[in-house]
Amino acid sequence: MSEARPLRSRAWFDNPDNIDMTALYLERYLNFGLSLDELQSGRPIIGIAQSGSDLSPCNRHHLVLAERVREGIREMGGVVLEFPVHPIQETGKRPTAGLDRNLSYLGLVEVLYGYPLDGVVLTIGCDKTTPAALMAAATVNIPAIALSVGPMLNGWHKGERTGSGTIVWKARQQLAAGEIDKADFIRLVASSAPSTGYCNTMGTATTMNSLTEALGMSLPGSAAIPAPYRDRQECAYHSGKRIVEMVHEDLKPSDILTRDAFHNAIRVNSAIGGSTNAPIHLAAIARHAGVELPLTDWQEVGHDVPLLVNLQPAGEYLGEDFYRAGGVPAVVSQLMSAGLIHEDARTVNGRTIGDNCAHAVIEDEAVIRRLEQPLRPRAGFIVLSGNLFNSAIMKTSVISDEFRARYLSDSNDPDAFEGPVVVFDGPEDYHARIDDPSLGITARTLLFMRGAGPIGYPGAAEVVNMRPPAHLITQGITALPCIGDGRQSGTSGSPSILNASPEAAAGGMLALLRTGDHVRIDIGRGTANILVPDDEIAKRRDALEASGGYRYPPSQTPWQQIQRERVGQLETGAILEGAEAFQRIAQEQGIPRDNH
Ligand SMILES: CC[C@@](C)(O)[C@@H](O)C(=O)O
Repeated sequence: MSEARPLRSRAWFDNPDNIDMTALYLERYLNFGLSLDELQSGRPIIGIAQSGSDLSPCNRHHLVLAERVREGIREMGGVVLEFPVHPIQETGKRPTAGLDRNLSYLGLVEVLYGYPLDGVVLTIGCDKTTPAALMAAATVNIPAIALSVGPMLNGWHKGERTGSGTIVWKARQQLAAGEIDKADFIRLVASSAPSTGYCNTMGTATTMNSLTEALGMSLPGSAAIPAPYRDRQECAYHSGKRIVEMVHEDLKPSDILTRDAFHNAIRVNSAIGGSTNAPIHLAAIARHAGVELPLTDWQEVGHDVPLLVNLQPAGEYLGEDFYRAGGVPAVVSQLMSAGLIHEDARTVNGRTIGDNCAHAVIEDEAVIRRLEQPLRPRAGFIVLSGNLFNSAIMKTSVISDEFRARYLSDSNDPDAFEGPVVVFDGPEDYHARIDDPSLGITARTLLFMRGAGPIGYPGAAEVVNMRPPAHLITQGITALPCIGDGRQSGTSGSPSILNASPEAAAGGMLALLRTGDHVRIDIGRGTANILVPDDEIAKRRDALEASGGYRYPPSQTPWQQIQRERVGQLETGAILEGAEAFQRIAQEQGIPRDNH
């Protein structure tokens, strides 16, 4: 292995042209026991971007895994500098963890660029920790390998698998219908979290960790390993070893994050029944990597891909089953056999995804189906547009037979449905009124959630999946069409139409919708329209503008305010607009100026 270019860390620790500063940079890194020999011998300095903490239970196991990462780095001659990244715990952060992805991104960019790091191990896991890390690695463009923390073990309750998140939405219905009491509710939900790790369902975390592997940014076969398994420790060790080699090879995110790699990830997302948050995060990563990835690619490239993975919420099983059945490589190899994978895309191990997955086999066909026997023949997202919004997505793999029979069975137009709407302004409004009989909600009602987008909430909350009122649940109606400008948990089986852009708070048409209006959704044509005459809409818009526009709660923290001023819409990744102008910083900007 030859060194492709001088290590950037030498500009800090071994710069004969600027001994004044070299001394200052060295002395403080010696103070905890590192030696001159280590810092000046041309060894790569490798960061471990530590996302685990007590505030981040999903990623907390990285505190343990980091020991094995260190051993791998050391063994290959690297020097380790571990540092904390801003915590993002999806189920802990209020008002929403969606607010923190861009903050974590900004922080990590500053660290990766401003400190003496030649490469980095990105410790990923909970939903937004993954895109935040990949966005930053793409922006700075130093060698980077992602290490997933892995999902929790399977949850069980009375002999049945209880999956993270998915069981919460089900149990909320049971509680509302009076089938369980509050203590049962908590017991049932807690049963889904039996160990360290992130959601054991195909929620956003397993999705994003799987897509990271599909993008080529983590070792093949690594995404699905449950957090407590010994294999996870081994993977940590191999990731540590490999990042040192990557630095010597100068293998950077820009060599891996190509348009082909993103298209591979989109197809894998369809096959695994991945989260509706994936288009947002992939768009964000792509924009920071300088790759064109319009939302329409999700339908064009991903819709006709079959559902192969039988994991909740689209299926039955959980994370341990996915790993035992072969994980991402088994899925990729199936897709390869239909020509659905760009096999030449490079990955962090230096080989192509085609080479990595060519011989992967399915170990359990109940969990990962063969291409010839999919759970559904077409499982990707559809992208809708119309006078209600420029774009919104719908995850077709969670449209149940019951939902299809009720809404998509009109013999004249089997892909369309229309009905009166009930509009909620934020989740508080929904929780307060969903069971209010005066709303007159029936099985034909469409539920709308607005004020939940990147500006309105701020950060975009996971609140579009709304349960029907209790009186409908007791009649067996467990899902009404839900539409909104917010997000929804990847663990939700609700066939919602979500991520609507522009949101009400950004002047979107949703702000003009009123309870009682009729809306028509045509899934076949990909349209969503409010059936209200144009002159009435114009009147409403004038009135809204005269009243100062759509109202949402004021910012409570400086970051909420800053993010609101800069953030884009979900359709284009909800990144800080303008930040994407800074690309490949390590190459384009060189080494930052000295600090003294
Ligand atoms: C329960 C909430 C999560 C963590 O499941 C959700 O954020 C997701 O998967 O999208």
